[in-house]
Amino acid sequence: MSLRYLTAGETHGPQLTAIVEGMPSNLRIDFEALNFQLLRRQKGYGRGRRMQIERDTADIAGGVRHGQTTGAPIALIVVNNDWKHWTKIMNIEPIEGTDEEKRRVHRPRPGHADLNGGLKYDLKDLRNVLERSSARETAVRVAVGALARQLLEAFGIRIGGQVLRIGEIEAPVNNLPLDELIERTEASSVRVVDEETEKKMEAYIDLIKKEGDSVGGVVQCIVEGLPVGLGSHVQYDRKLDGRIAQAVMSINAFKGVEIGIGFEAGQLRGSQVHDEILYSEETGYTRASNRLGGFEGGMTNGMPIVVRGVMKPIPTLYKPLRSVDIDTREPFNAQVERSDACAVPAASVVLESVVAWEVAKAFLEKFGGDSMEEIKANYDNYKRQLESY
Ligand SMILES: Cc1cc2nc3c(=O)[nH]c(=O)nc-3n(C[C@H](O)[C@H](O)[C@H](O)COP(=O)(O)O)c2cc1C
Ligand SMILES: C=C(O[C@@H]1CC(C(=O)O)=C[C@@H](OP(=O)(O)O)[C@H]1O)C(=O)O
Repeated sequence: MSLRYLTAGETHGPQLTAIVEGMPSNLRIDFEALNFQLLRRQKGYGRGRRMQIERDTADIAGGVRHGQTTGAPIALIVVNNDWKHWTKIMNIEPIEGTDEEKRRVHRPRPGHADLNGGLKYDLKDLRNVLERSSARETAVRVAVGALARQLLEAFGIRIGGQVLRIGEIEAPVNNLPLDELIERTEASSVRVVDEETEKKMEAYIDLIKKEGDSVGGVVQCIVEGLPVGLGSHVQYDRKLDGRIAQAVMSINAFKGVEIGIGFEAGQLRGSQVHDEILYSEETGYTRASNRLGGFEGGMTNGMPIVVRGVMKPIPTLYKPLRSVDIDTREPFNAQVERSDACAVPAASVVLESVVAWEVAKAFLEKFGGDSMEEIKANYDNYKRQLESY
C-alpha cells in the first residue's frame, strides 16, 4: 500500500484531522520538530489576527506508541482555538433576524471558492463553502508533511525554502548552501536571506494593507540528498515532477509551478538548458549544473530538486470588489471576512511540506518495506547497485 492521507475539518470548527496511512514502523517521531513546522507556518509578516489566536500543535491520536510509529494509520489532530468564538455561528442554523443570520455569507468573494461551491453544492450559506476551502486546512497538511520530512531525514534527505518575491519586491538571487539558507530564512519575517529585502517587503505589505488590498508572490523549495531514480519515466502518473506539480497547485491560491529554470527554458537554447553529465570516482555520475531542477524523465537525477510556486493575492479584500448578492441577484460589494493581507511566507512552508510528502511517497514506492529497518536495507542495497554501475 502506498503512502496516502486525507484531511477533514472546517476553519472555524473544533479541529482539523488527518489520517496518514502507509508510514513504516519504527520511525522515531520528534514531536518538537513536528510542532516546529506548524509554528513556522504561523509566522510571517502580513497575516491577520487569526494567527494571534491560534497556537498550532499536532496531537497524535493513533499509530505512534512510545515515540515510534507502529505501522498503523497515524491520526493527527490540530485544534482550532478560534472555535470557541464561533460555536454559535457554526452550530445554530441562521434564522432570519438573528445574529447568526447576519453572519450568513451571501455575497461571494471574487477569487475565493464561495460562488462556485454554492452553485455546485446548492448551498445558500456560502460559509458552508468557505469553512472548508479556507487555507486553515494547510495547518494539518504541514503536520502531515512534517512526518514525511522526518522519514526523509532518516535517509539524509533535507528540505529548505525561501520567498523569492512579494508583489513588486523581488529578492536578489542567491545560491547559498542549504544550511545557511535555512538559518537565514528562519530569522526573517518574510523568509528571505537579507535584511534589506525583508525591510522592503514589510513596507510593501504595510502599504498594500493600508490600501485595503492584498498581495501574492513567488516561493521556492529545495530538496537535497536525493538518490537517482525516485519517480519513473514509464507511466504518466509515476512521473515525480508531475506529481509535485499537482501537489503545489493544490495549495490554496497557487496559480503556477516551475521546476528548475521552469518557464525560462522556453526562451533559451538547448545548450543553455541541459545539464552536462560528469563522472568521478568519489561522486559517481553528477551534473555540471542544475538548470532542470533535479529531474529528467520524471525521475530524480541526484541533483537537488528545485520547485517554485506562484501565489495569487489573497481574495478577501477590505476594499471589496464588485459581486452579486445570491439572495437578490443585485450587484453588491463582496463580503468582508477577517483576512490576511499577505500569506506568502506561510505558503513557502506549505510548499516545503507538500513537496516533502510527494518525495517521501516516491521514496517508499522505490524502497518500500513495512519497517524502517527493511527500507534501510533496500536503500543500502540500491546504493551499492548505483556505485557498481
Ligand atoms: C497560508 C494561506 C493563507 C491564506 N489566507 C487567506 C485569507 O486570510 N483570506 C483569503 O481570502 N484567502 C486566503 N488564502 C487563499 C484562499 O484560501 C484561496 O484563494 C481560496 O481557497 C480559493 O482557492 P484558489 O485560490 O486556489 O482558487 C490563503 C492561502 C494560503 C496558502
Ligand atoms: C486560519 C488560517 O488562515 C485563514 C485562511 C483563510 C482563507 O480564506 O484561506 C482565511 C482566514 O481565516 P479567518 O477569517 O478565520 O482569519 C485566515 O486566517 C491559517 O492559516 O491557519
